[in-house]
Amino acid sequence: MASHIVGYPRMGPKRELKFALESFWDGKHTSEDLQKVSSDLRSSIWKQMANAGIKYIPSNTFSYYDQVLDTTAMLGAVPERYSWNGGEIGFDTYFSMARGNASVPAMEMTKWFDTNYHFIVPELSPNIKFSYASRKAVTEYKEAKALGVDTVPVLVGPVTYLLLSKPAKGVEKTFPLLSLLKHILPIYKEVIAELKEAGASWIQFDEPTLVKDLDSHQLKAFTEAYTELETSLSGLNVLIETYFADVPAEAYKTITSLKAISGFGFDLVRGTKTLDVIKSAGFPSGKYLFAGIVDGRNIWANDLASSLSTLQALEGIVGKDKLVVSTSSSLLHTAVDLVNETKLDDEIKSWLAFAAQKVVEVNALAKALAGQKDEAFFSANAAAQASRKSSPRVTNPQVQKAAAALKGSDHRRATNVSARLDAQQKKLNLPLLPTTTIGSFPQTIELRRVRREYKASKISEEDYVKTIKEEINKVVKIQEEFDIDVLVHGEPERNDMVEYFGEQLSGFAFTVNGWVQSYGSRCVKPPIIYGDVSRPKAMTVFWSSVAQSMTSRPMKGMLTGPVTILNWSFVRNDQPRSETCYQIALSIKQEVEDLEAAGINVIQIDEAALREGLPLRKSEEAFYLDWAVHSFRITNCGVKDTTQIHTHMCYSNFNDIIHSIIDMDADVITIENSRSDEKLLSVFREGVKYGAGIGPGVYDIHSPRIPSAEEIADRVKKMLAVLEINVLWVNPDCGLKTRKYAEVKPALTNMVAAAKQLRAELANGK
Ligand SMILES: Nc1nc2c(c(=O)[nH]1)N[C@@H](CNc1ccc(C(=O)N[C@@H](CCC(=O)N[C@@H](CCC(=O)N[C@@H](CCC(=O)O)C(=O)O)C(=O)O)C(=O)O)cc1)CN2
Ligand code: MET
Ligand SMILES: [Zn+2]
Repeated sequence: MASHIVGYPRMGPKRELKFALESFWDGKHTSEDLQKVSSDLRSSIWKQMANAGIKYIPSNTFSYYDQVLDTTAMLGAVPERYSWNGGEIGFDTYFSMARGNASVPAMEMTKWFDTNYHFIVPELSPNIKFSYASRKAVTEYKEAKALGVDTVPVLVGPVTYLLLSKPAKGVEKTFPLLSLLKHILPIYKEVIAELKEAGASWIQFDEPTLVKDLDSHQLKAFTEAYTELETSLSGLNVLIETYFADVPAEAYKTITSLKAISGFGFDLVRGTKTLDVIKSAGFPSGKYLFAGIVDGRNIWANDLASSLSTLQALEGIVGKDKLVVSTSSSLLHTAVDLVNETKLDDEIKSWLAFAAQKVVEVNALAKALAGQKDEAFFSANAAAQASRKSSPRVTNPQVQKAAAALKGSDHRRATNVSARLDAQQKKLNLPLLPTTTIGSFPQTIELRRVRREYKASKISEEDYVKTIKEEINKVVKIQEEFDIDVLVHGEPERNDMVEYFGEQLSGFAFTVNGWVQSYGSRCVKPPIIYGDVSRPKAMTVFWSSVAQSMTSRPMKGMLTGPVTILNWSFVRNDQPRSETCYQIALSIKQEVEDLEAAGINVIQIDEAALREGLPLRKSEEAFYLDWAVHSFRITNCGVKDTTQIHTHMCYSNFNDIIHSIIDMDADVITIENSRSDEKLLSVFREGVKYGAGIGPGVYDIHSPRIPSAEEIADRVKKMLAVLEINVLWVNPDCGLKTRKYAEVKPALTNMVAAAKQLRAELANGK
């Protein structure tokens, strides 16, 4: 019985790639240094999988930045502004596309399906000339082969690539991207020919868009693509890999009737209907089923006994020699190696499996199917499963009861938003076009050092508090200098907006090295929610009160909302996500009420990840939005009319869920807008009425570029064309933690200048 891994994390067990990339970008290390770190990582991953007994080991799942950008490089689809002059694409062009350079901004980045991973969005135009411009897939295949490991090279499939692209600037938004299929397939053919030549016997095409709701035109593109590639692919075994949800019946029919394809990979974890589809539609005889039974998106040890029985049932359908045990998705989205977790207790550790452990699980399942069950491994696993089910640490009856009580009923503030805004304005007395920022101020090396030393007990609590107070004071004073209306404390005490809260809530566990790539070299360390969530004590009241005491202006209390804490954590899989979300909502509610009691009149509850958690299929959206929006409302339904509730969201692809956003019933929403060509405003242009306060971001904080006051004023004028003057706020797109003070100071100065200029113009009746 065979085993397969869809893909593997690239950063390394201790984020070796992150540090190598950042040193290279800073000019501290050469490109050879970067390549050396990278090839060492690749080789250790391949050897680890080979030693574990994995049969189908992936290659080309490594990336210096992102696999979609790698595909753009492979196809030579470099936008003109990067002045690439043909030839093999090197680091210069590659990283300029990813990160921008002194003269040209970066390409757009967006979320990879419903994960916290971001990819670089291809920009395509009708007259683009594709060319084979990066041999990375072939080079990596050969590199592994030279190490004695015969791998399955992985490519982003041609249809998924096009469906994730966008028309280049200046090209009609309606330009049919799939019309480029016939132009990219010749490049794929070149790659396939070289891989065959190098000795590959399998090739994997990742086509995760197959799990979305595709129309017949889009589905036809799969038939066209793989029929066109058929001749090139002959002699090769071809795997179409899907993940993150089940493949709808139509799409299943389309791909399983493709002649060129020998195997299909399906997600059996998130794809809850996959089994039914296979059972009812049948499986093409003689083809391989790659059964994604080990979760690529989470850190829980697999329930091996239960998986084994599922696999045995599948064996009955597809045949013994045609079933391959696999992961549900690439392991890119989980942590790397449990071995490096020194601080987790043994009980919790026994419940977990990171990427390295999942490789072992996949192999153990494959061997068990082949009649070579490792009894000791299976019984240790069964014991761990049982301990997790029965552990008193997991259950808190009081929390369960409180959360259960929420479900049936609705939670809303008693007064409507316009009356609340009036009451708040009497108290806050803000000017028209009030200015604010999103929360974080630059995270300096010094700040990170202080937090780290405090955590390691190298500095006293007293010294730590003193340093953070000084930092808050600095941030308060500069905001007063800029003349910002509603201040923030700058979040200097926080490592991350989710991890910080997780660390203070019960039911959460922490890793020391459980990093997951978010974009480029940036990683997050998602907390692990293993039990019922509760709040032992106030989490932010001390720092918010300190900050408020330093100014007479309103200071925003700053919280992360329940949906975002849920979506950016590793979540327990033994109860519905909605239940866990309600529990978190109750804790945040307590915090909101404590902040209010401490005299904080404006409280921001970030829901940055609400959109990202939207299910991939339309039919599941309404249910998610219902509990997600309800959870948010639970946090603040109990505050006074005069307490102003803000929320913030990044990535403005909201037009489809605008009614849910309105239903969150926040007093003010600040929302990303400038980076995505102001798509957001179009929804208001189309007549959606928004009566609450709204601050569409006036400049892109992901870029070091400093916007001028005129440019910002122009942006605000565009907003005024579609939004009422009395609801509009002026703020950046997102928090400033990744920026430097040298950028933040002039940018915010210009932002306030723009707001003042517009107020003056309005006062003069312009
Ligand atoms: N969870 C989450 N998801 C998000 C975002 C976000 O803010 N949070 N923002 C959006 C964009 N994504 C982002 C993801 C990561 C970072 C980021 O800056 N990450 C940092 C790490 C953040 C962090 O937790 N830092 C800690 C820990 C720092 C650290 O590296 N400590 C080392 C110790 C190093 C040493 O001992 O010298 C360690 O713990 O191993 C801190 O600042 O305190 C990084 O990769 O560099 C930014 C944006 C979408 N998704
Ligand atoms: N309050 C947070 C910050 O300003 C919100 C960030 S959303 C990714 O950093
Ligand atoms: Zn944000």
